[in-house]
Amino acid sequence: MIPSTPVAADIQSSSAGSSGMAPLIELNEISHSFGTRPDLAARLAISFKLAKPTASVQAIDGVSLAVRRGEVLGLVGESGCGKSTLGRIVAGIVAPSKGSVSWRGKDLKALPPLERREAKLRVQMIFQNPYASLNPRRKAADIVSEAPRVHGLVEGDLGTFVDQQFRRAGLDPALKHRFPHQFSGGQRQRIGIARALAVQPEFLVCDEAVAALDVSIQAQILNLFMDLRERLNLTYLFISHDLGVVEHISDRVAIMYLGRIVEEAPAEEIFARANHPYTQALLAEVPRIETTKRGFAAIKGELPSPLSPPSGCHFHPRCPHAMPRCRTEAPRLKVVAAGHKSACHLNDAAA
Ligand SMILES: Nc1ncnc2c1ncn2[C@@H]1O[C@H](COP(=O)(O)OP(=O)(O)OP(=O)(O)O)[C@@H](O)[C@H]1O
Repeated sequence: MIPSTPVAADIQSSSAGSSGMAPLIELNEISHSFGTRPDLAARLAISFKLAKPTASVQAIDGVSLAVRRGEVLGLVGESGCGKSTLGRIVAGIVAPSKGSVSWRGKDLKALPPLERREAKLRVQMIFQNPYASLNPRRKAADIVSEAPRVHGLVEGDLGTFVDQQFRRAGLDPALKHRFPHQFSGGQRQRIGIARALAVQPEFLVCDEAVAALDVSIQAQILNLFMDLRERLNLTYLFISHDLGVVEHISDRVAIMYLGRIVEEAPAEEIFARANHPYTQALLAEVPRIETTKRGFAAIKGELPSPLSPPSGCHFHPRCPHAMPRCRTEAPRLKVVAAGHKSACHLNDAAA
């Protein structure tokens, strides 16, 4: 299944892609770990030297990724591989343990506080569960207008401003005095979108933004995202565990496995010529109407714990093509075709 495209070059430092356009956001060698919090008994055991401190979870491991202005980058991987953590780092909600995030070519950490605040405001996040992310005690109008009021972004009458935000997200402004529980799931997600758009972002991080919705509502919200992209010239990081959803919305797709990006390519290329065995396995799981076979190939085994990731290539215990080298040496992301990168030793073997 692995195509025999020769490996051209190591690309760790050329993540801006092939268009030459400067990226809006760039992640440079980002790593992030979470310390696991020991319970009381474990803390006592550690303090009496009866046990060693618990290990940390390596959620992100040396990720470099760039998103160009106006593009939609789909980020795909199984639950627990680090997608949300990466999305939160991009949105400035989580500070990475290592590496840097650049906004319009400037390291966020090096920006003066006012510019950094401005840059953070330009990146907004849409969450999976619109109910959990909306304050149940506040009316929809207050939820949507809070951040723009705080940041002094409301020009003119507040009521008119809120009406505009509602219409932009496809909501009837007559509903603005209702509470979140009085809306349907799709409408609640639209409130989340109106809230994000109200601070005039340039970049949206959508974290499983349609996963909790019925299929017919999913399509409506995906269409809204695409419509907003055209009208407001938005750039997206679109996070999903579902390649089928990402296929329809993304220009480029990055595949993540246990904290690392294992493949990155234009969407058409990923779906036509997936290079990495993990991507190929994910694709085999996507239900397709044109499929002639009944049943789908499930990926062997489960995602290993990030507390003790497998050595070498993290995917090797589940990979049907694993070689001895895969158990000891982590493959680097390398160019395998124009705009297409993959981290798999099989490409070296093929070359
Ligand atoms: N606050 C936290 N404290 C400790 N561990 C965490 C924390 N947040 C995430 N993790 C761990 O980091 C790893 C990556 O989690 P993350 O939520 O980023 O993955 P994901 O791919 O988005 O999964 P899902 O789709 O289920 O949210 C997981 O092992 C998770 O348990």
